[in-house]
Amino acid sequence: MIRFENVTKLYGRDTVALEKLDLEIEDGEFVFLVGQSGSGKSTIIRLLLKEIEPTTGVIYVRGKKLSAIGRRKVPRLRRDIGCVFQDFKLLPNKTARENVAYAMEVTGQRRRQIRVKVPQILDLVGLGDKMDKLPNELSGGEQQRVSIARAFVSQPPILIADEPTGNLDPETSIGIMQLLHRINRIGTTVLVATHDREMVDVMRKRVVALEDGRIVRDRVKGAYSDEV
Ligand SMILES: Nc1ncnc2c1ncn2[C@@H]1O[C@H](COP(=O)(O)OP(=O)(O)OP(=O)(O)O)[C@@H](O)[C@H]1O
Repeated sequence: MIRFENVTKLYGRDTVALEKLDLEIEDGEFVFLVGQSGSGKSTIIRLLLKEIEPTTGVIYVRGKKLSAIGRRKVPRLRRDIGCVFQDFKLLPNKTARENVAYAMEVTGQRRRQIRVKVPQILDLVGLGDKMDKLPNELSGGEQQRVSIARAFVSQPPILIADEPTGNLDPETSIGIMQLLHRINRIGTTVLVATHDREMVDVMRKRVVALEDGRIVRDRVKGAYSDEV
């Protein structure tokens, strides 16, 4: 469960990024966060990862108050939250297999575990036959699949994607969304920040719309904008 209680975030003295935001996301939900550039989507994600602190208000992730988590426990929090970005953030000189393995190595997982898990997850995302390719030998959609595999290989309870289809064509984007949908179906809470109107409309998931740091709409099976 993720809960924002009356959260306000100011950058500097007078840039209001979020204003008195209340938001609750249950375990296992799939939520789209939509809104224009500057509406506060990335700020929500950065708060969840404890990259920044709220100015006022309280945030809970899986029953824990983020303000009570000390610096040393932040890596633990981040292990519970897999992240996928618009620009993939893959290491260019490592193969798909090595990119995923590396993410497990840095979080101190056992070698045997890594050997077993990496091919399994690459299979799951549909890259079983491309494990030994470098990022520049893969299409944009395939690179995004590697980055999803990397985010999900340790099966975090929460997966966050910030504009995951921003650099992809519509057809490729559908494949990526279907993959996120599958990850959600096995019980993962999925939060996707996006401008991708078509995708939001096709998926019919919960849509939380932000405007100037406030929630202006929250629909269970929503669309990008309100239908007329
Ligand atoms: N580090 C920062 N310093 C100062 N102001 C910031 C900073 N980061 C964001 N802002 C401001 O806070 C507001 C919310 O920004 P945020 O990045 O959360 O929006 P967003 O909805 O994620 O936008 P985008 O879709 O462009 O990523 C904006 O007015 C932005 O200019």
